[in-house]
Amino acid sequence: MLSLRNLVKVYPGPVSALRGVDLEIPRGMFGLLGPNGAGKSTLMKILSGLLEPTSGEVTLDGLDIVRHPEALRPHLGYLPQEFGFYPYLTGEAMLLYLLKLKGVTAPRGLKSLCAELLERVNLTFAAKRKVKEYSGGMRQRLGIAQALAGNPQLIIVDEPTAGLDPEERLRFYRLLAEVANERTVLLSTHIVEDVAMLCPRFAVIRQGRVVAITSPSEAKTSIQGTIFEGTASATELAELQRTRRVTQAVLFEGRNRVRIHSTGGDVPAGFERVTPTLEDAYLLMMKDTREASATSQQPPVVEAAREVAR
Ligand SMILES: Nc1ncnc2c1ncn2[C@@H]1O[C@H](COP(=O)(O)OP(=O)(O)OP(=O)(O)O)[C@@H](O)[C@H]1O
Repeated sequence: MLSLRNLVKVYPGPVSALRGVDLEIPRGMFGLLGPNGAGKSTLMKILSGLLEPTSGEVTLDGLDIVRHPEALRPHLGYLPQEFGFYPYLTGEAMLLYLLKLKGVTAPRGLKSLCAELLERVNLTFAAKRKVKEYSGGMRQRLGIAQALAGNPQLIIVDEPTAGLDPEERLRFYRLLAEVANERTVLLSTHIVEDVAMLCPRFAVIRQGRVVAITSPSEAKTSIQGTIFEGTASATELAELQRTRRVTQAVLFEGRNRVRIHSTGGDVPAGFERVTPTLEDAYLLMMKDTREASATSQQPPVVEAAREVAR
């Protein structure tokens, strides 16, 4: 179990990136979902021992990570947002180099471990190819291979699917799901689909605060019967955005398909009740906490947004 207690990070400026984060993260896959700038990378860096928090406590199975970051190393695999690969090395040479850097030991030798890891992430066929020839998905799989070295109990992945095409993304999801069978995997993302596909539970983070802790099905059930969809012209859409709680507006076959949230059942003509998606639930959580912080001197609190998830 990874436990975070009242975690605060203030950068010089001052910028409050984390404003008191409390989380209990069990084994398996756990998502951390939030918009850009919410504080996800800051949290990931603290959890991986790369950044010191201003205050607060982090423990992994009782081990104090903040006080003893060196004790965490053998238990941690980290795939950062920007991974510095050397493009002219082969995948195999790059991985070998990373394993040496990490100080990984292997009873049958590092070369043999390298081969096992490449096999595990389905890259054996590309072991001798230069990394510059790898696709985005192949690079991410190589990143997971180095994170898996040493069989860590905690793997942290920061925005891993950004820039992957749909097929690569699906393949990467499968790999992450497999990896999470045996350990804790913390997945930070701003992509709702990542969470919908992978995470039995997730936390929503906004402006350095956890605003909800829920599961995809709980979040969708909480708004069952309250989402309506219809078509609108550009003027009608502008009016809806002013007067209604619009969760999504997308162009479909050249027309605006608009989804709105309504609890009273009073909806514009032509709008029909639809099954809620996780995207609807997430966008409502974001709206609610924004509205709460706009009307209050106090920052939005966890309980306020949890109402949405109920
Ligand atoms: N080194 C730094 N110095 C000052 N402010 C910083 C620093 N790093 C991040 N911030 C600020 O802290 C806040 C949280 O940033 P962080 O990168 O953790 O968010 P994020 O959710 O990971 O977003 P993104 O996906 O865009 O990286 C932002 O306002 C950001 O501008």
